Amino acid sequence: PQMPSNSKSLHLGMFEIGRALGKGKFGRVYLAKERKTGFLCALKVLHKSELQQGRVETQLRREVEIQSNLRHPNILRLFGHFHDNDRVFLIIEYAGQGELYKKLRKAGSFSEPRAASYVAQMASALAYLHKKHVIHRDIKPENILVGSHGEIKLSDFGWSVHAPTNRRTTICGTLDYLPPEMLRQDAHGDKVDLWALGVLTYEFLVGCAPFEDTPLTTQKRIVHLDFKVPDFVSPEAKDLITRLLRLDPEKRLSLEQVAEHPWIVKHCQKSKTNRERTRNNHQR
Ligand SMILES: Cc1nn(C)cc1-c1nc2c(-c3cnn(Cc4ccccc4)c3)c(Cl)cnc2[nH]1
Repeated sequence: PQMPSNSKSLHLGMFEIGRALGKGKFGRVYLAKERKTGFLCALKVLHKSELQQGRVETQLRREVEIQSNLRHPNILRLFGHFHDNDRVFLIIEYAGQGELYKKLRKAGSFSEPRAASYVAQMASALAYLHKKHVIHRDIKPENILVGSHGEIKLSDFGWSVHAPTNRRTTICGTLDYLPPEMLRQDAHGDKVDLWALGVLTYEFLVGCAPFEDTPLTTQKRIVHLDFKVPDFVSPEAKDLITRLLRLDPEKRLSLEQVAEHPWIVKHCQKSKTNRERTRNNHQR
């Protein structure tokens, strides 16, 4: 079923509203069904008064502008938006398995094959974004959802910008994922997402972020690259993490190099025989 995209024809009456799925700093998200087609989606409801108070209208406009034009299996779709007198509504793809960080907290940490699969999908989504000169700038488990087939869906483009930029919007929330160049408020490019991918890989495998500490100490540890990868992490995974967590943005692995890294290849490429078997089955 297709969602009509022209926002003229979109209005609240079109939807049957279901359970609350979650809430963020601004607004709540509900499960919703489009009455005519039965299409399931997530409806994010934002109150204009809160947006004005938080002075986040421009951020929201940018999120809608950027996310509406993205089409990638690992990026959450924004199908459309509309508003009434006091609320803004975003019609978002429904991710059937919910929030990744809840799965991570429940599991403690992920197995290496599972973590590698998620990192490979993130690298694919980021390569797509960077080709369009979009930097996400807020990669963390809380901004990743899981689709009904277990695939990950990068969401929340409220912080994304068109590269390069040295936009100095105040950071609220965790500092754990901030690269040194953003802490120093230097101009920064898309390599900030590569640093965050390194932090994410570490957190998937270890269960906590590499520089996790009090806010002040976290900042110190980041700029001094003060982290240790526990011995239970495989040498290949440790190699990928250390090649992403480099102070100099230019020394960080590129997304192509991440996709070809031995740790990713080992866990994500179908084994040759398995691929052969798949091909033969399709030919039969
Ligand atoms: C929760 C949950 N459990 N299951 C089984 C599915 C889901 C699910 N949640 C979503 C959600 C979803 C929900 N909350 N949030 C966090 C949030 C809320 C408000 C503002 C900013 C951020 C996202 C979405 Cl967008 C899109 N799809 C979703 N699917």
